[in-house]
Amino acid sequence: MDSSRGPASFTTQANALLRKNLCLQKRNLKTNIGITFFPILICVLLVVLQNIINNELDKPKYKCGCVCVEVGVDGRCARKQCGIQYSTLDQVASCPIPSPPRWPALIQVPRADFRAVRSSTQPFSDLPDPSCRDSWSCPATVLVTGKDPAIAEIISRRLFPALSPSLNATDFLDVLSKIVVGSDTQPWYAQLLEPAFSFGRTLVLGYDFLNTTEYGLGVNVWYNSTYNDNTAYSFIATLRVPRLVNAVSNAYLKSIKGTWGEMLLEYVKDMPKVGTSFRLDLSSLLSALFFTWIIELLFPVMLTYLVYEKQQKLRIMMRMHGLKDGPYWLISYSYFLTLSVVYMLFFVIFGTLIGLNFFRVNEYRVQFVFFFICINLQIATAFFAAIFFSSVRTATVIGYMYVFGSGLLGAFLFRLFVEDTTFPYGWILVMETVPGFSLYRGLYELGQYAFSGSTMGTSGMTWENLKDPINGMRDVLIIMSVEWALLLILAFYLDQTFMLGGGARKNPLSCFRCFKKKLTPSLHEPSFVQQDSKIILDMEKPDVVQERAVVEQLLIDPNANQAIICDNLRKVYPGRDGNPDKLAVRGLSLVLQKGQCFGMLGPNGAGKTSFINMMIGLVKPTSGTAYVHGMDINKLVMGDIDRERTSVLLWQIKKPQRCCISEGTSNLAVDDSLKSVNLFHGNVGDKKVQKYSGGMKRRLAVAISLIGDPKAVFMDEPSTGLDPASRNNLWNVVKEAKRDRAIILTTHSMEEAEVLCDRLGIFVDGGFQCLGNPKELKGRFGGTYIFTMTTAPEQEQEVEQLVRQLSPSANKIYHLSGTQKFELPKQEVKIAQVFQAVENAKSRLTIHAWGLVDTTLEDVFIKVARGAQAFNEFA
Ligand SMILES: Nc1ncnc2c1ncn2[C@@H]1O[C@H](COP(=O)(O)OP(=O)(O)OP(=O)(O)O)[C@@H](O)[C@H]1O
Repeated sequence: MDSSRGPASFTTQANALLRKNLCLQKRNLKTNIGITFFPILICVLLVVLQNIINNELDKPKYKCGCVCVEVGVDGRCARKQCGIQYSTLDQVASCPIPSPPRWPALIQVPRADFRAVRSSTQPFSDLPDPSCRDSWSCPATVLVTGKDPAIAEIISRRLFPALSPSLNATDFLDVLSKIVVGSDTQPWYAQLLEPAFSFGRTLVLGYDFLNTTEYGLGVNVWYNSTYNDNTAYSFIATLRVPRLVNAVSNAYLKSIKGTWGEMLLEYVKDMPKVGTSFRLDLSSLLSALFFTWIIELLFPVMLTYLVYEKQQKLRIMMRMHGLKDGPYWLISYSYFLTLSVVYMLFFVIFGTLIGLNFFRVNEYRVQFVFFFICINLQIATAFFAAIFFSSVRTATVIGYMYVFGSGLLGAFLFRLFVEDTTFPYGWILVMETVPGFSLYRGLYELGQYAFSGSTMGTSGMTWENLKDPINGMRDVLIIMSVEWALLLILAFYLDQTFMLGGGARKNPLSCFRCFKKKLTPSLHEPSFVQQDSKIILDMEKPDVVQERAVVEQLLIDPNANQAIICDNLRKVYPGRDGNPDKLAVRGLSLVLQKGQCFGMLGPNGAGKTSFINMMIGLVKPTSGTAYVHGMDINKLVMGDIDRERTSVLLWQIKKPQRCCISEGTSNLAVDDSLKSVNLFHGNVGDKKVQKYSGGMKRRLAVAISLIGDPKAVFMDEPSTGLDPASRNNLWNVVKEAKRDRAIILTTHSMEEAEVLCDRLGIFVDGGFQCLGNPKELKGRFGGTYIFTMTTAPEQEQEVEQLVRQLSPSANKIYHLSGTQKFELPKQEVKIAQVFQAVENAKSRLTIHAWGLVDTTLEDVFIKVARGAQAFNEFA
């Protein structure tokens, strides 16, 4: 990212970002272990429970009872007889009924107000208008089947004499009689149908099959299954009544379009298999809830990851180092996608291998499409949600609550509404717009098909099944795909607006800014905003007034030598919880040339960090602006940094970030930078930053800040907490670095300011009190010598007299048990006179120690800061 080489290529950016992602991933070891083991745990749990249930069901106490009727020569039972008569109550359910009564023929011609009409769920054009319900004139389709078509025909004619000529008798197979419905049978139908009983089984399906009560169907199927020796089937019927109703009615609805017989036949022909292969398949029944949790587990992980970048200001830092939005999005998205795909593949393969029917029975194509859309939607949702969080802790808690909550709530709502065929379908679709619920619904559908498939020995959900009107999967896929696209666009837009990486906000309408006149003043048009307050503030600070005049002149007539120009920068933090607004920086104007280091000295809370944060784009100025090599910092915070060649770098000195630099990937720029801060040799650069000392971390931060040859560097308290040796080392690096760039540093160390800074500003309560080079300031504000003398306490008076003789306007600034300190105005004393006077006094006084020093910068700082604070308090 050296400026001479131009902006880094996409591959370089991708490479760097990928490394950063892997680095963060590696650091979250606990999360990685959690997301790997949770699916394994759930799948294994399902398998274990399944085996326990199977073993239980296979025990003799639940199998049809038997007795031995013939004992072999070896003493074992050679022949046994089984049946209800040999069974306990628990065993009865699994015995065939010896001579089951014939299935009574039932007929259902529903009342007109229940008959099917055109609706959103039955959009067929050949259905009547709903108004027929009021007039009881809805047409009914009655299907009569029997072993002997002739009988069915006779019955039909007797039933509907008026329609006889148009009746079409068809030879329906008797297997259809295994489905019989009836809840609204009228006695006279039964009488009419009586003759059919003696000729075989008869099935009559009412036109409005869909509206039959669920329970009625369940009961009928139960009897029917008993008749067919499939006792276990009853379990399905009661458990899965809505599905059964839907499946049959679906087939029936299709029949209206012409192929009903085949469809129904297709459905019922599998029925006999049910009893033999039935097992309570837990993976299918519980999949929706458990698998929702498993799949959504990546959501909080991604959300936390994105919010962490925001909280730690990593995103804004990456931007400042030249990372563009395009590569960031593309690479972050691809990274999450890869992570999710690997996770899902692992989950599906593991589930298949350990024998979960959910995965084995449903077609893999359907699973792939569904899971692929799910994970994409999840990633888009994470990007979108990240905009609204600024704390990792909150994001993590809410993320996990969403995962477990949406699974449980989904389970509750879907049991309540989706399985209720009378619940308006539109509302179900509305519910499914919540990503967690659509995921639940999709899994629920796959689970239901897997259940049918595993119990009937057929395939689960196939591609073809997506066309079934009762199959919610198609709607889920459509809703999820649309949401995915919308959320992604919205998240990208909001990311631009609210700066996902932290920092200042952009006007939401800024996308239209190309249509508007540019509002920010150009470098050539000085800002006259807030001139009034500026004049008042600057009245008593000649340095500041002068600096402002220079700034204004430079804005009109820019000069290539000026690296940084701050034009009346102001920051007001809005008051919270009833507190007033905080004016942190009040109209700061400053000019800094290339090759200069400017030091900002100020007491705690003076506003130094706020100033630096504005300069690097972490915080938006309330008013005013600054130009760093001609680039407006207001553009910087508006996200245009990537369009301009960035020349600003953040030195996040207080909390250095860990980074990964391996030997193989160190490029020239990295090597050079590491060498410059003495971290290259001895493979120090390959070590984990965690293992660096404080001084090494700070030097590393300098190295990072210098990569890309920035023209301006901002340092916030660079040497805080360093031992003298490390500090000297660091100062050398900074001295070297300031040669061809401008540096602004804040510090509490006067020594550091004197060593490194060409100019200083003492900053108190948001404004400069004075500006100048260290010597100048000492000369101006410290025109005194400090005279210190330690004698016996009873001689203090005499010492004071001595000092007054030397300098009548001397000012005692300190005294404690014999030690006294005086300020002697330079114009009143000569150093030789002081030495002479002390020499003479030695004969009468017991002088333990004495000294005469010039004013230090610290004295100047204390004087100016105290003066300004006192003035502000008074004001
Ligand atoms: N985000 C914020 N919201 C509200 N007030 C803030 C915010 N950040 C800083 N302040 C207030 O603004 C003032 C200036 O703070 P700032 O951190 O810029 O001072 P500083 O000179 O860097 O202090 P120090 O030397 O202690 O780091 C302080 O009174 C501080 O409480």
